[in-house]
Amino acid sequence: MNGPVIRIRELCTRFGDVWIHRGLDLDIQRGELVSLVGGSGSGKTTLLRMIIGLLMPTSGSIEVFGEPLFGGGVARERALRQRFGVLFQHGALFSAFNVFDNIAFPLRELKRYDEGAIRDLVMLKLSMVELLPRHGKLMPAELSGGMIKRVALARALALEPELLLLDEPTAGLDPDRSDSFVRLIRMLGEELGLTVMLVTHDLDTLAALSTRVAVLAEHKILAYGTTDEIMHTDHPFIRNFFLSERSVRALQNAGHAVTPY
Ligand SMILES: Nc1ncnc2c1ncn2[C@@H]1O[C@H](COP(=O)(O)OP(=O)(O)OP(=O)(O)O)[C@@H](O)[C@H]1O
Repeated sequence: MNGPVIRIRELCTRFGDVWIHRGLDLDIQRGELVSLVGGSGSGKTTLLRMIIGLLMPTSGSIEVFGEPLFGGGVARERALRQRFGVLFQHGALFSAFNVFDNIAFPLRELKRYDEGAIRDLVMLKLSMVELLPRHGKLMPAELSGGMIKRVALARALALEPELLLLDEPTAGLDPDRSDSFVRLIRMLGEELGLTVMLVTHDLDTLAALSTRVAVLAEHKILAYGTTDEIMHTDHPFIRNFFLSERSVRALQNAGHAVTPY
C-alpha cells in the first residue's frame, strides 16, 4: 500500500454546542511512531476513539490503510479493524477471564484457529511482552499495573496488527516500569514494523518513543514534526508542555538539545 496508514481530512467533532475538532488534518506514514499531545480536554482520546471506529465524527473523513473507515459495511469495517491493535488507558482486560483467555479472546472471535494453535499463539504473545507461560493462569486482579499493560499489549498484538493505537500507555506506572514498557513498545514496533500512534501526557514517553509529534490545539493539529521541530515551535501550549524544567530534563535525557525557556 502506498500513502499514509492514517489519513484524516477536515475532521469536525461537535458535542452539543461545543466544537472539539474543527478542520483537523493528519497523515501518519507507515513505520512512524506518532505521539499525540494536547491540553486536557483538547480531544485527543476522542480522536483516537474515532480512528478505532468507536465514534463517528460530525463531518470529515478518516481513511485507514487507504480505505474509508466508515460506511463500507459491517464485514469490511471488521476486516479493516483486524489490522489494528488497541491498548486502552487502563488495559481494559476482561476481569472474569484469566490472562490466557484475555489474550486468546480476539483469536477465538476470529474462528480461524483451533485450540492448539490458539495456545501456541497466546504463548508467543506472552513471551513477546516478556511474561512467562505461568502468568497465563493469573486473573487481572492478581496483576501489577505493569503486568496489566503487558497483557493488554499482548492482546492488542494477538491478531498481528500493522497499526497499534495506544491511549496513555505509561499512565499509572512508576518511572522504572514506565521506562521498561516504553523500551518494550519501541522494540516491538521496530521488530514487527508497526505504525504506532499514541496519546500521552508524559514527556519521557514521548521523547523516548516518537519519530513525530502531533500537537492538538485550537481544535486542530496545530503542529506536526519531529520532537526537535516541535520544541522550537512558538505557541503557548508547546512552550508550557516542552520547556518546563521537568520537560527539559526529560528531553535532555533522551538526547535532545534544549535549553529552558
Ligand atoms: N461522548 C461525549 N459526549 C459529550 N462530550 C464528550 C464526549 N466525549 C468527550 N467529550 C468531551 O470532549 C472533550 C474532549 O475530550 P477528550 O477525552 O477527547 O479530551 P483529551 O484531550 O483526551 O483530554 P485528557 O487529556 O484530559 O484526557 C471534553 O470536554 C469531553 O468532556
